[in-house]
Amino acid sequence: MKFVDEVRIQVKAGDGGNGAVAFRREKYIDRGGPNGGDGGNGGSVIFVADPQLTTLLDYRYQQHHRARNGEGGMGNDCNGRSAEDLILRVPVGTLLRDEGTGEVLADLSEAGQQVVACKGGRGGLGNMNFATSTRQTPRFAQDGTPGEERMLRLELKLLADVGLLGFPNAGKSTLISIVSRARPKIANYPFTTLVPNLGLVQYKDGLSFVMADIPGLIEGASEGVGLGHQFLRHVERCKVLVHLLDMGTETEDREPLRDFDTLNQELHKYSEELSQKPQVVALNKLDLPHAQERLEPVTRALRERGIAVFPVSCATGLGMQPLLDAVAEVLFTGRTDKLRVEPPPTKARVAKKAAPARGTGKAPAKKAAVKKAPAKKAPAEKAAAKKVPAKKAAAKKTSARKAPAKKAAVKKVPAKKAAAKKTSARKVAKKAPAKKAAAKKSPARRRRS
Ligand SMILES: Nc1nc2c(ncn2[C@@H]2O[C@H](COP(=O)(O)OP(=O)(O)OP(=O)(O)O)[C@@H](O)[C@H]2O)c(=O)[nH]1
Ligand SMILES: [Mg+2]
Repeated sequence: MKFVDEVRIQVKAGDGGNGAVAFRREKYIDRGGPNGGDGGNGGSVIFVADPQLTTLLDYRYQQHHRARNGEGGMGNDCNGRSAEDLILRVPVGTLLRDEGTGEVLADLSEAGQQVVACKGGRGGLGNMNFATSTRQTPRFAQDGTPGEERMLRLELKLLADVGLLGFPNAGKSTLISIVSRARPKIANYPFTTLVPNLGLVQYKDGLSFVMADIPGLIEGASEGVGLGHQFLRHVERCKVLVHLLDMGTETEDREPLRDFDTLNQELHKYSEELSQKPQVVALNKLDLPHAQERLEPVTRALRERGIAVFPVSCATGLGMQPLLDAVAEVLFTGRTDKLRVEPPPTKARVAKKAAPARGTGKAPAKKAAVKKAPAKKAPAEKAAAKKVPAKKAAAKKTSARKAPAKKAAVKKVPAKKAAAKKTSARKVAKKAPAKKAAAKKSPARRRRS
């Protein structure tokens, strides 16, 4: 079946029926009074997520959907019938957007989830509702309200746990075909895959997850080169991405490391959030001799960035278990330890480590300063806590010149307190240390001299 993941449709809810103007006319009944019934409500347009559907293809062909109008009211106190709601079934994972404003109306990500996209109009009241003691023959009734109308854009974002990313021909379809029962087309030419494929991977202990294979990305995909990056939408909801690098490529312009950077740049251009998702980097086609030659330098280069790599061969099944283990760990536990490695010690880092051992360099001096600072601070704080007397002990540790000044300040604190009689003892104790000492330095000195 053709895969369609984006459509524009117009939906209109039914209008409410009008209320009726009618009067009772019967033999021997004089002035029977008003008996016009109410109009029925119009049908609403409701979208329902249906797990049986996988594509929006039906909406490609039928783009206008209208719910029925409510029936008008009738004489003889008869109300009009309300119209049934129009139920539109869409695949699970469909996003409803208002075409005009771009606002997301709903994200139908669970089977059976419903949303009223357009509400039906309300039926009008018949003239019998308007009869009063002073107005016994109301010759009017209320009209029904019109139903809402909208232009909608439906976007299908497949629901998968793991997304496969890579350049064309990297072996994404081959990978999904060996870890799941999905059977996508595999061929030795770029853009074999034109629509996303899903595969259910049966992991250990009854655990399973859904993997999505999307068409390959190339440089400039964000500007629409190749198939563009429109299919990235299908891996947006994934929790983990498997980034497949083609180690066996023999074309001039392709190189695994450059591919890795290019694709990450494209991801970044598409969505910041997507580029932040955990990536399991798999180096594919390691059954080929020239791919094995590249393994060492590529692994080293990525290790320097702290990225762990998983050497695999999708053709022979080599390295599949460690790859799936890493994917499952991120997926089920949220831990990403397996995706990172400790970068090897570089020259700069070695130099940094060695610096303190030399003893005469700048580093020890800095250390001493760092150590000194808390030593200075601690007694001062203590002094503050113990109020005045402890301050002397702190003052002893500082220079000989500073000591008397601080003492003077300490002495002055209670004096000032007595004069002002406003500040509490606690406030003074807190404020007394360094700041006040500095402020009151000069008068203290003056007095001494
Ligand atoms: N030698 C070798 N060939 C591989 C391996 N994996 C995939 N291939 C081959 O690489 C070619 C491309 O594989 P696909 O799985 O179609 O690649 P893809 O990434 O899905 O490509 P697109 O759908 O075009 O994006 C096929 O001819 C595969 O047989 C591998 O591990 N070793
Ligand atoms: Mg493919």
